[in-house]
Amino acid sequence: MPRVLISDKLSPTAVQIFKDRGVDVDYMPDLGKDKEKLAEIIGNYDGLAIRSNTKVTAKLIEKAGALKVIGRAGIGVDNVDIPAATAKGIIVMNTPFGNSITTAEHAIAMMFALARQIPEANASTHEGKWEKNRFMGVELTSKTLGIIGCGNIGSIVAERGIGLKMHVIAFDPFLSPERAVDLGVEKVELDELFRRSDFITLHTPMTEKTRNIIDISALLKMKKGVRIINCARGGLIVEADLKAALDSGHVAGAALDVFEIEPATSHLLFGHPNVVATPHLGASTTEAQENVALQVAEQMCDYLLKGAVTNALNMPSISADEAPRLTPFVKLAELLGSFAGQLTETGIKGIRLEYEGDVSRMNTRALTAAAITGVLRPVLQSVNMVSAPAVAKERGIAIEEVRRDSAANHEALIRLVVVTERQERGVAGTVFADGKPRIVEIKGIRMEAEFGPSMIYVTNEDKPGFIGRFAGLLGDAGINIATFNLGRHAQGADAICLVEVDGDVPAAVLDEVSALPMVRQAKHLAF
Ligand SMILES: NC(=O)C1=CN([C@@H]2O[C@H](COP(=O)(O)OP(=O)(O)OC[C@H]3O[C@@H](n4cnc5c(N)ncnc54)[C@H](O)[C@@H]3O)[C@@H](O)[C@H]2O)C=CC1
Ligand SMILES: O=C(O)C(=O)COP(=O)(O)O
Repeated sequence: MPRVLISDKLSPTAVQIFKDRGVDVDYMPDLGKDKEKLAEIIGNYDGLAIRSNTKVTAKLIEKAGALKVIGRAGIGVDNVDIPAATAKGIIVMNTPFGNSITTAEHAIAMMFALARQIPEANASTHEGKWEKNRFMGVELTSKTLGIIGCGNIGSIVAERGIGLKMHVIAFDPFLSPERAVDLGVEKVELDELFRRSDFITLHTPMTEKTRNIIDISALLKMKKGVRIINCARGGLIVEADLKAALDSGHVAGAALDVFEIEPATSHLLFGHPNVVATPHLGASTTEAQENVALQVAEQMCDYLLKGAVTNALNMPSISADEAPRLTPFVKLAELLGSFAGQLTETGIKGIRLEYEGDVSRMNTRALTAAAITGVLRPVLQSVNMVSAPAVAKERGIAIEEVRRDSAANHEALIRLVVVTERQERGVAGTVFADGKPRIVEIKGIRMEAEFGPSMIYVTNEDKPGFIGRFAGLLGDAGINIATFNLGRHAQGADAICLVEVDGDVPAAVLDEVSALPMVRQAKHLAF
């Protein structure tokens, strides 16, 4: 039974789903804060479910020997070292929509809080001061709201802003002009957004491009009296620069839900009269937490129990519906890769996947990932479908996919061609109605063979006498032949023999096979 650890606070719904679906679950909501303890026990788990408190560093991943999936119950994954997870073959998935409305609402709430100084007025009134003349607000109607990052959350903020009769402008390099028109927002460049906005709200992920997007030079481009809202990530704003701009009065107010270092228990902006602060509450509503807990638990169970992949950041999706149909072809792709990988002794320049017939309409990204895994596994034991494409890229192996609507002799065919300095070697296979993968072609030679755990691959000249001598040699060595498959280009031309044997094949026996007069190559293959 797979084991999952939940190391941040999640709705009990998640725990229940894991249990109901037959996944062992340990719920330790405060463990995210305790790096050492987490590192001590992470090796026992197949899955890790987190929010933003748990930092999944390369160091932690090193200790996570059995980990297959990290599920982020939320959106931002900047607390996960995705390249390190990918390198170890661990899927990282999030729940991209579960808390977006809630977070957008928090941004709007923060905008109102700033415009009417609600937190300060609230505190003063509770103190019995009745400072009616101290708090003078600004109206939102007709003001310009500048949205930086107009994705899921930014778009919801835009709709709400328009509902409040604001003029909404947005900077987002990936926002299409059509989408901007649909949303009713004006797409602008960043400097123009800075120049024109009365309120600026941030909704980009934290990346190397967006880090410090609001620094002193950006602040100086803004209108005097601008108000800034950040419900995305702390590192988007240079906090010291913001403080200077608030102190000088250039920025009239800032509402911050997120901080460069969290948890933020002391901060240079705490106590500032024009700063509204909340402790990363953007996603904290009952509704959003139910959504993300349910989604992350279902997604992690689907992966651990069925191999279905949803919302992964480092692996193509495989839906629960397609997983049963895809699985035998995933297996076939990996076996073909393994076959070609074991036969390849020189540096690989490229891998070409040709998908013909039914399989060309399947999820070929997943199949390609499986095929690359098979090719690389003989040299890199730990590679899997998650890490293989990245590893291939890192090694300069060009990956090509070709799709053809129909296959010559089969309903579905996958041909894998490994390109090296010296040659191209192709091997093709299919899955029969029994769900078993079969090899149907090697180097253009047709044959039909099942994959067995231990096989001998021989290329030879098609001449009488070879089969008898080869079989005799195996018999003399006490090696039992399970299946025997032959194919050739033409009479007397190149031929291939693929034999499944029971048990291992000593190197000395292979040497003897290789020494037979008509043999060009003999190799032991293990699947
Ligand atoms: N405070 C909180 O509790 C929460 C914070 N978040 C944060 O909000 C972020 C955004 O979430 P979503 O809208 O769901 O993500 P999303 O991926 O749907 O949207 C992000 C948008 O930012 C844009 N973008 C990327 N680089 C940009 C750049 N350099 N300049 C301008 N725009 C850029 C993208 O094109 C995309 O449209 C998350 O990454 C997360 O960090 C999310 C949920 C809760
Ligand atoms: O989903 C996100 O990106 C968030 O920032 C929410 O964070 P949290 O789950 O509340 O720690």
